[in-house]
Amino acid sequence: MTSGHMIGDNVVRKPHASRRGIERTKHVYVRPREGEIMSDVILQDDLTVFPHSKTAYRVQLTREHIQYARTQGKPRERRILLSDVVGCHCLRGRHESDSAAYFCIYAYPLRKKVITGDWTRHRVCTTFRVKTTDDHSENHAQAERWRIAVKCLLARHSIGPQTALEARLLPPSPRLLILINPFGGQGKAQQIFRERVVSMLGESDISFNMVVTERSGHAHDLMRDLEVSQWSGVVVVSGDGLIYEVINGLMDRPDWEEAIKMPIGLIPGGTGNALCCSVNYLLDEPFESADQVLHSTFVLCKSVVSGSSYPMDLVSVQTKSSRIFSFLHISWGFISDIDIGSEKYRYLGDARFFVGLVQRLFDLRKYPGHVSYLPVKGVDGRALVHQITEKRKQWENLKQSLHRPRSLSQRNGERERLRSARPAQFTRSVSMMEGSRPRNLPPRSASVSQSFYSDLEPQTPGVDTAKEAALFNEQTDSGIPTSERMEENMTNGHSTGDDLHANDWRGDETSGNEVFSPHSLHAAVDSQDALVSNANIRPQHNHSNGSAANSQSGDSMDSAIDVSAMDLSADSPTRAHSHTMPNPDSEARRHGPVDALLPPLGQPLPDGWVTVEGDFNLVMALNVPHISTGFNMSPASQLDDGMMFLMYAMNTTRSEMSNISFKASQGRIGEVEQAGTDVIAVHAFRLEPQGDKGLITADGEVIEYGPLQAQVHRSLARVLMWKPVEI
Ligand SMILES: Nc1ncnc2c1ncn2[C@@H]1O[C@H](COP(=O)(O)OP(=O)(O)OP(=O)(O)O)[C@@H](O)[C@H]1O
Repeated sequence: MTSGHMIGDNVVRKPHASRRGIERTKHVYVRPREGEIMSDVILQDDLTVFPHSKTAYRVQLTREHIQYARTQGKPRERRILLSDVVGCHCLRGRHESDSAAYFCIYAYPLRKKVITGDWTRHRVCTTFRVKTTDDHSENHAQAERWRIAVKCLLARHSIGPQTALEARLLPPSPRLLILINPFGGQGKAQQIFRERVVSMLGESDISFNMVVTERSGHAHDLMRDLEVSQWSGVVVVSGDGLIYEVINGLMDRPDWEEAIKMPIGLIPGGTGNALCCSVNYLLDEPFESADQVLHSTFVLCKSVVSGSSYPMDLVSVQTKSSRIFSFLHISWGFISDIDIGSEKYRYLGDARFFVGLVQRLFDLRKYPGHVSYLPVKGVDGRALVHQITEKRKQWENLKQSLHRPRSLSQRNGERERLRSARPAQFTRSVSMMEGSRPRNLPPRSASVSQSFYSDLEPQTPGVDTAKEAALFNEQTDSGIPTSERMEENMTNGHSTGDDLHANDWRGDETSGNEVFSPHSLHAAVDSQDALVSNANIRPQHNHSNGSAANSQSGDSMDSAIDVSAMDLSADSPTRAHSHTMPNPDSEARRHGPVDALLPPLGQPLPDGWVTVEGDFNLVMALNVPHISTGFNMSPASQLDDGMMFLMYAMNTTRSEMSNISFKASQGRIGEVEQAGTDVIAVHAFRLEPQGDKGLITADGEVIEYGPLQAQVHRSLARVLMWKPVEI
């Protein structure tokens, strides 16, 4: 143990040149700076920052940040906020003669773009050089302590200046099941994952198994049979359709109550990505104008690394012949017509909704029927939406008014100003989050450490790691190069104990050998490609699987809406919207919580319910803020508020409806105060359409047209999402 790391008593090490010109340290007393409490500093060393090996910096690690300032000359303090950091790796120089050790901090801070003024994350990789002695193993041990301390803080472990920093403190290595829909959105989900997501997962030391879905319903079946306790979470690289399958697959199990707690991670790979947008919006990640994949991957990695997940309400939806679980919205009329009508424009990405919207505005339809609801007492839905819309506007203005910071410390100052001005909607209690660690995974072995930095290709545009690649080598305790060990693992067909895990690329957690490497990564991804092409998978649709409800809805659509215009053909390489709904006669239908607020469909509603009758243009019950990337229809929705916002518009004109759509696209739905429209916070609702012509969708998927009722079940599911402790 090097005493220089025990700085609670303000004794720290200071470098000085020995007679032989080698950096050495001696113990000196360092006076705390004004306002600084020394006991907050967990680690402190005098190090250099790669590639500059001459300028020494005093580097301090606190619970909030890594701070470093020059020890001599003009003080220039820099900070890396731990809330921006996803991981830390140890490195070794490529040359044998280089006895220094390195540790690298991977951070994704926010910065303001010069031209657009938008805030967006970008990758900053800071490498510190440890060279206290000529003995590499000593330097490495010191770098390793930094890595352990940073990783423990990221995992929210309580460590202090007196903690002995040993590898046994490291949290167990998380493992994710990644589901990729090759036909989601514009068909780029695999590419997005390989090119954009994998590198950050590596930086965060998150291992994964990847499954490319082979057909509609595949994810549902997987989730129904999965050994959930083995996983830290399931990540969906697709749109909301695959999330819908995952949720309903988990709810189709006899052990649904436990299974549905498996946290779900989100990487946008579809066209709408409503849940992903809602999560980013609630975390105030600037995703709309910025790089959605980068921001979502950051949220995912932070969540997994910190062991956080967040509860999400699910809505139990009963139709005449089935029961499903919805997480986004149930929609009747205008929005369903747009969603399904714009399927044929899928190649346009999320712009398809705009095209669909214009079409539907020209052909505005009315749907006669009844809408009944059980209001949430004491919550004025419209007022709440209005209030949140106003706050959001002020907040956006404030963000725009902040100057572009010229230095890192200025940037951090601006961020802190932003943080303190955040609307209350974003300042939820972090205590809502629970650990999402895999239950059965062994802790990381003490001998596991190290880095893969040296072999990584440049990962983010503008960041050139090639220079560093030429200089660093991965460092292992076992002495066996990572690539060799990985090769061994791959050729041995090493898997984690399930066929599903054929693409596991971390290998044996228990062996103590670190097998994560870019080699393994590419091997895994390549083998997946082979798997896909060998299987000659073509888009398949689940008509045969579809319930009676689905075929019924298809029939009724035939007469109601121009089906040819909607292109719901089974040959479409996208989807046919006939979902793996539980068969009404099957056991599965009986799973899930009891809908205590709902009498059987067709029976009268109890006291306390309100019924509205009329010609509806739009009816929506929203569980989350966004219905697609650009449309924030329900800004007041929280994931776990235990209510839905029921929104309806009756007898609206074309211009009124375009006003509603415009306001929604601006996130200002709270400004709509037209007669015939309302927003109500509800626990449950019932729709009773007259006639059999129209579309009802749950989370964008067509469900049986006819009477339907639904009830919110609070905090049933969990989402991998993360908030910094300080907000
Ligand atoms: N290999 C596959 N072949 C055909 N369909 C698939 C396959 N894998 C998944 N599906 C189906 O594709 C449908 C669409 O996927 P998803 O919703 O994820 O993308 P999207 O529709 O582009 O996104 P969004 O719902 O956000 O608009 C899902 O309903 C899913 O059941």
